[in-house]
Amino acid sequence: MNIATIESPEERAAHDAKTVYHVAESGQGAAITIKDFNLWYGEVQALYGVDMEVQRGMVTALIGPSGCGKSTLLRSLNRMNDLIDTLRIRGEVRVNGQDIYAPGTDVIALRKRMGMVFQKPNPFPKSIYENVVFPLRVEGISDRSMLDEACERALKGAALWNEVKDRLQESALGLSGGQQQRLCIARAIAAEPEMLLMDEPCSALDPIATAKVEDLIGDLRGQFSIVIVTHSMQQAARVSDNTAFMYLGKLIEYGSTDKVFTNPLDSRTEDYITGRFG
Ligand SMILES: Nc1ncnc2c1ncn2[C@@H]1O[C@H](COP(=O)(O)OP(=O)(O)OP(=O)(O)O)[C@@H](O)[C@H]1O
Repeated sequence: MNIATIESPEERAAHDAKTVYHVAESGQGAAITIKDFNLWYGEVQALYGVDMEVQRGMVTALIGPSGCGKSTLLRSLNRMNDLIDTLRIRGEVRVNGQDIYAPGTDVIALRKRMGMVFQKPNPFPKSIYENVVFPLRVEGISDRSMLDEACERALKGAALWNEVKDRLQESALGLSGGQQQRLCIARAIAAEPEMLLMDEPCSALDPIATAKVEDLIGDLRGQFSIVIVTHSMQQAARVSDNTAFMYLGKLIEYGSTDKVFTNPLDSRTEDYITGRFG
């Protein structure tokens, strides 16, 4: 449903209801604080008064039916949405306390701190090695031993090293889809970000490749704060510590994944996680 076309009184009342919060699994405090965050694409409001804290070192899942604003919220965390001309926002997003929408924010530096992994693996048409060290090359690093070390570290971090260590100079496009996605995660890690933002990272992968990426998310938990958009409730339940359920641009329910899944307090959350809609 398009957010701009909420019409019936029932829909309006549901839409105006307040967010339900459960206690969130907490890491080492809030990595991201979102306060009364609203976003419009032109005249269409896509996010309404979102308030939540993403806990440091934890995996936070954004779930909800298609068009509810998950990707919009994710992309608001590193200002990827800025690329859209008609965008307007009101409210605050603080990353480690810093208001990322404050005038004068260095958006390029912000995006470096927030590694992003997309739905479809997007390796460059270069070697495996050059894909991984790309962020270092952009920084102007050309010292071979530094690049080699970063490449190995990132590929090990992305649980891909053993599969590719003997063919680092081969094209990344020759890897399987699942390997390509882990390569993209390695590339994101190589930039040494503080957080990883993942937009349905497994949607183009088969179940075996999906399981590997999910295991990897488990391995990266703690080192990074991870926010993952997923359509799969099973995936959210498997990989995340905290879950945010969104509907029609609003944050409906948020807190520990365990509580949101086993004791949802808003009927829309319950309907969604039990598969009654979505
Ligand atoms: N670039 C854009 N311009 C105009 N409207 C947009 C744009 N991107 C998203 N929207 C609208 O904003 C709303 C939220 O979209 P968004 O992609 O964030 O939802 P989502 O929950 O991630 O959906 P999905 O699960 O289908 O990917 C939708 O109504 C969508 O049509």
